[in-house]
Amino acid sequence: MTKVRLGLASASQTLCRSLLERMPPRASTASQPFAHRARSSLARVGWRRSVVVDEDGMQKKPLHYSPWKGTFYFIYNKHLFWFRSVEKELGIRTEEVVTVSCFGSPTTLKLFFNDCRGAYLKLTKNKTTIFEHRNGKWKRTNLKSTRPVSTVVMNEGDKEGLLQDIESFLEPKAPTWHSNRGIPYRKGYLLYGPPGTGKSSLCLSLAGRFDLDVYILNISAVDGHSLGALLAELPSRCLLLLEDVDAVGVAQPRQGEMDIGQAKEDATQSQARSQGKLSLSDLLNTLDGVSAQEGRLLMMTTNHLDHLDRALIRAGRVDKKIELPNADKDMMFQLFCMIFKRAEGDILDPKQLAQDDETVEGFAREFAAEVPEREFSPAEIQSYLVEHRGSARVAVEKVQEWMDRTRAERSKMVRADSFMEVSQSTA
Ligand SMILES: Nc1ncnc2c1ncn2[C@@H]1O[C@H](COP(=O)(O)OP(=O)(O)OP(=O)(O)O)[C@@H](O)[C@H]1O
Repeated sequence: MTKVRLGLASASQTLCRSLLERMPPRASTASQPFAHRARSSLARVGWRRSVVVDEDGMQKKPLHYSPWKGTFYFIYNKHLFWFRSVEKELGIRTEEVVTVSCFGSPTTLKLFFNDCRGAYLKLTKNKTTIFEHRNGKWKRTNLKSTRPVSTVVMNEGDKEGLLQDIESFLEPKAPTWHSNRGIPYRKGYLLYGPPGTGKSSLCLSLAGRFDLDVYILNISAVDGHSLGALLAELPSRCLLLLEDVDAVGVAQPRQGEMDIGQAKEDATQSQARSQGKLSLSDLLNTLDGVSAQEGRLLMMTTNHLDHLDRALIRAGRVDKKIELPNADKDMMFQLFCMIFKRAEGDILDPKQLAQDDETVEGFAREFAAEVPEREFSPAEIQSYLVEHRGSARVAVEKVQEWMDRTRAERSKMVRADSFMEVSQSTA
């Protein structure tokens, strides 16, 4: 009899991990015929943002059923298999332990899992899998359609350089090349710029392009100990995303404040630790430490490059720093064309006027001429253009009105922020 246990960390789990690296057991076993005969089922609401259109044309969260608690028998390739699910108490929480067993050689079981893996890969084709951490464990939280890198508008030279760099990092000979030279096989990038300039979008689209799963680390929800455990759990090929990395510890001393800064820094580090927050030194030690996986691609993002400690972004930890700024004329032109040019497979909105590419480009030039460079983020521009996607002409005609409105909203928010600051300092 051969059996493989899934769920809790164990030797057998390690054994089948390579088979299952991309395949959570439930997703694959749920598609087996026995899953439909199970008397007891675990019903779960689908991916957080997934929707399905039902008979009434309503979009609702889909329900998924998979066998739950008990033993279920099924035949696969003329062999008898059984799937056993038990609930194990782990202090205040419980965890499911799943065992799949069969009579026959390990090859039978391997064939079964390969089949499941194939089904899972089909399910995730052209999708990017996102993991986030909950209670110190990585959980798959989302499956997003892969976003083409071409839809992220940025400096073309930077984009091309990044793509080539990652491609050569991930090529099969790269691990040996690095180890022969004693160089850690890791890559780190820092993307910086104002909000809404495409930092997260770029990370996700790169993950899709290179077929990497994304692990999002929420810095404010971990301490040094849990960070170490989480990094040790990363697979050997993945993209680790640290968003808003300036949130680590407390504000870091800037350059020029460095002499008085050391004492201050020590204080802030121990303050961060005592508050159970991740301190900068914990982050640095863990990123460089033995538990840090070889082969991982680290992407850090920040809106405040000047708030980051130099140690965090020194060469070796961060190989490239890429700025994603507010839109210049060329970016505006590209964003405009992206919204108004017909794309393959587009279903034309009845309200949308069909326009040839040349006409759209003419409007795009007019639009870019109207909007000052570096004042508005690509996110702001995109959202305005989407609002007017029915007519490129109207989008150009109303742009001044939109800029005035956006500026007025901004100054209102600045006034509200300073009022809050004054109230807090007088409280
Ligand atoms: N350079 C860009 N090219 C194309 N779309 C963009 C770009 N920048 C922003 N967007 C659009 O704006 C939205 C927000 O972008 P995103 O979350 O990537 O920005 P961000 O820089 O990560 O923001 P933040 O710093 O606030 O986290 C997304 O819907 C994205 O499609």
